[in-house]
Amino acid sequence: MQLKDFSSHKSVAKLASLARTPHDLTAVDGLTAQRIEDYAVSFCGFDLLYGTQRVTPEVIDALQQLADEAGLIDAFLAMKEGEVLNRIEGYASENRQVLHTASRDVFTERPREPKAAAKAKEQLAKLHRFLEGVDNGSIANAQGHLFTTMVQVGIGGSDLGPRALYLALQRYCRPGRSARFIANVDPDDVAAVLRELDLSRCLFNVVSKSGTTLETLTNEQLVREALLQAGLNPAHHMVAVTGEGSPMDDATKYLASFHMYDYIGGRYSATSMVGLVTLGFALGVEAVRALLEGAHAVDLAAEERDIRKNVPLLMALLGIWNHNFLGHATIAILPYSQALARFPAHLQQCDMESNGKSVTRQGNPVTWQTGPIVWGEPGTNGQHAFYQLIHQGTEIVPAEFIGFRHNQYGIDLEVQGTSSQQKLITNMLAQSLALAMGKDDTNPARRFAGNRPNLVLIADRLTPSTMGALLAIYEHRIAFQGFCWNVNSFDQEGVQLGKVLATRLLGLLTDQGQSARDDSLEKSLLRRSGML
Ligand SMILES: O=P(O)(O)OC[C@H]1O[C@](O)(CO)[C@@H](O)[C@@H]1O
Repeated sequence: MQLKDFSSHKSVAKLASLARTPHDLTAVDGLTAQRIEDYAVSFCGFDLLYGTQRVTPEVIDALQQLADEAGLIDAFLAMKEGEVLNRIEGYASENRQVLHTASRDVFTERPREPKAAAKAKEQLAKLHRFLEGVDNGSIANAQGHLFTTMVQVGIGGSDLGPRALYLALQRYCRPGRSARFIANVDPDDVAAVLRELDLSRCLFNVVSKSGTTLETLTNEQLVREALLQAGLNPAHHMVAVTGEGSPMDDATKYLASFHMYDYIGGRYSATSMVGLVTLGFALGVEAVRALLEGAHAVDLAAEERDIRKNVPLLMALLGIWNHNFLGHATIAILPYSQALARFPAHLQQCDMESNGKSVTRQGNPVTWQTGPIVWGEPGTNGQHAFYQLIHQGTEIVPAEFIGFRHNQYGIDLEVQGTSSQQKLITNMLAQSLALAMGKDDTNPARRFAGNRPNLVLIADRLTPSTMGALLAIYEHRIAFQGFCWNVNSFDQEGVQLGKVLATRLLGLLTDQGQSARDDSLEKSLLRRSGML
């Protein structure tokens, strides 16, 4: 699969010319009832409303042309079929397949990549056996008591996705079960979590694909020490998820070990054992199945070539329109759902670690913008915090609103004639309109310029299956954009340098600086910071 440079596509010149006069959402008839109808699509349980983007049918046609010229669907199919897409041609690189979709391609007789799907099924079967033991008490603590809490110890992709999904679905926890997370090497993160728990009823799930991550290995030791101090045998309280053959792949140290594979990137690993062990413990196997089904449905639907019918592809191209052609550097993910509180943080890693790149798949410098800055917080809280800048600041921030028609717990009350859920979602829709249309005023401080592009993704209720679909929509949006920019979205060389320098500084602390000259940069920095 040979992807071409973004700037080489004919549609790019066409889009650049269209971007000189983008659709004016503030004009009379700029945003009408008909426009809301025309720019809407239903997809795997979600409705995407994008009439509040600065697009016309001509722009959508040109974006379709870009998708076709850049071969986005062919690249997506090649990815799912196991082509080695995690590589930089002619240079040392990871040289791996990209098969996170295989972790949920477990429902059909003819999966896209049979070997990876078979391994996913094998791990799922192992997880089911383990959870059966935890349920029936054959796996229990020394006193024969059932485990109640699973604490996931991991960082980056081994934390953010699983944590975001757990928080999103916490409402569906099995009675008496819960999960907690430890990520940061800050010792206070561990201490704050452990002090609230009865360690004798906890399972610790240490998750690291590489099995070498400093933060996770350090936190594992802190947990082992805490267990020993509580008179507990760590081997009876700890499970592991790691890459096959990694330094952590040692069954003797753990009650159970699960594998993930080198063809699943950390930030795409939430539907592999990296996420499913803790989710399975807390929510049960039925919820895990529904989550995978939701994601798998999107994996299939995202093969559609017509951008008007394929939500992840359309969102990818709308993002490119805003970023590369209208020049907006950042996007805000604004879920109107408290359960999705950590979903923006997960997307931040997924998107920025994937597409924060400056060289092409051929190793040449890019001459176009790649990944945007991604950030966000739940509404309506954000409205009372940073929305001022989104409405009236000098930086235009395309916004993506995510909401649900019904709440999860079914507990709500009408106050002043409307329920809280109605207040929540009408606020979301009102923000979408306000950003798009703006408002004129004789007082300049009260003027809203409008034309701030945004979209709304709305579904019935946040359930395991909806969550799986939402996760996959964003994963594929990010991959489609990476293909279009011709970058390798599946490596993360940019995180290495800081790790190397941290190791060097730690070395100076352990030998009291003996290995470096007194006037060395590192020693001066440590001394001036009061660390040496
Ligand atoms: O699962 P591991 O190997 O501990 O890695 C954790 C995270 O560290 C990173 O490699 C970045 O430092 C991420 O890509 C990854 O999700």
